[in-house]
Amino acid sequence: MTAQLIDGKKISEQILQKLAGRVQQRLDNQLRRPCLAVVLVGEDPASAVYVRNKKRACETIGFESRSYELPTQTSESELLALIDEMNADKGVDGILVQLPLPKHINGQLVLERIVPHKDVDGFHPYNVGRLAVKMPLMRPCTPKGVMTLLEAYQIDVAGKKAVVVGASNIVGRPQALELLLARATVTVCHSATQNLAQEVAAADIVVVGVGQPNFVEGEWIKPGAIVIDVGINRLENGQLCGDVAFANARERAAMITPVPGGVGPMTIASLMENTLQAAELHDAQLN
Ligand SMILES: Nc1nc2c(c(=O)[nH]1)N[C@@H](CN(C=O)c1ccc(C(=O)N[C@@H](CCC(=O)O)C(=O)O)cc1)CN2
Repeated sequence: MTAQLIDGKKISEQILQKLAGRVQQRLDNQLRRPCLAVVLVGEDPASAVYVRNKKRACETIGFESRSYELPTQTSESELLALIDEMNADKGVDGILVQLPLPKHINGQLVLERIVPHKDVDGFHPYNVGRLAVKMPLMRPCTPKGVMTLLEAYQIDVAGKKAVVVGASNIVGRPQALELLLARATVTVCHSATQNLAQEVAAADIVVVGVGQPNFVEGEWIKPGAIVIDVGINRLENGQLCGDVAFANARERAAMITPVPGGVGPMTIASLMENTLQAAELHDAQLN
């Protein structure tokens, strides 16, 4: 069996097109363009690419985008003061601080400083907690993008055995909550998991986000499983690859996401959806 590819690039473009239409409707109804403020601290080249792609997505669909590119030596208190300013700014709907932050800044403190209704990354404990109690508000972008992809390909999650490999705050933990909300039976694997291969082999749906090339071997995949690869690793030859040994996994899975062109573009599409949602919440507060 050779798995069907799940085309995140195509689905993300469809989402952006729909969002552009909704922005035009807002303008026709004399409402503001949604505004996303993005903060980048330091000079990590990959982060610079992601921030650029976020700005480009804003431009494509007609959002206002503001960007703050701060030097590596920016202090924690300077960054917190900028967030306070943006929290209070009625023209800003969504605030995003690109991760990772330089080591001298406490990332958790920074993320918790963003007011939850402007937290378009969905990383504030309030938003993670809402997802945990089945009342999602701002949903973390990558796991939300994965759920949108599963829905777009009519993959029924309810009652399926889903295995999430990786327990990070950005991907694994919220992904497990999303799958649980969709009524999958969820297992989360992490660095202390014993017999990872056996856990993965039992999965109808496997979502992998650990940041290590070829971490999940193709032979572990159950024949006919759905494989979602969230990893984005840049190899020495400059090529991108995921966390799953793609060629071998593709021979066993029913459907699989490629890297690039799978989950990555969905992260940005979800961010744009969250920003529009934040603008709508904001309209309701202003009126
Ligand atoms: N504040 C945040 N920081 C980070 C997040 C996040 O969601 N919020 N996630 C990642 C990086 N990320 C978004 O910021 C991200 C990563 C990859 C892509 C993407 O579209 N990837 C493309 C390939 C792009 C390339 O050429 O490098 C793909 O997979 O096709 C989008 C967003 C960590 N930080």
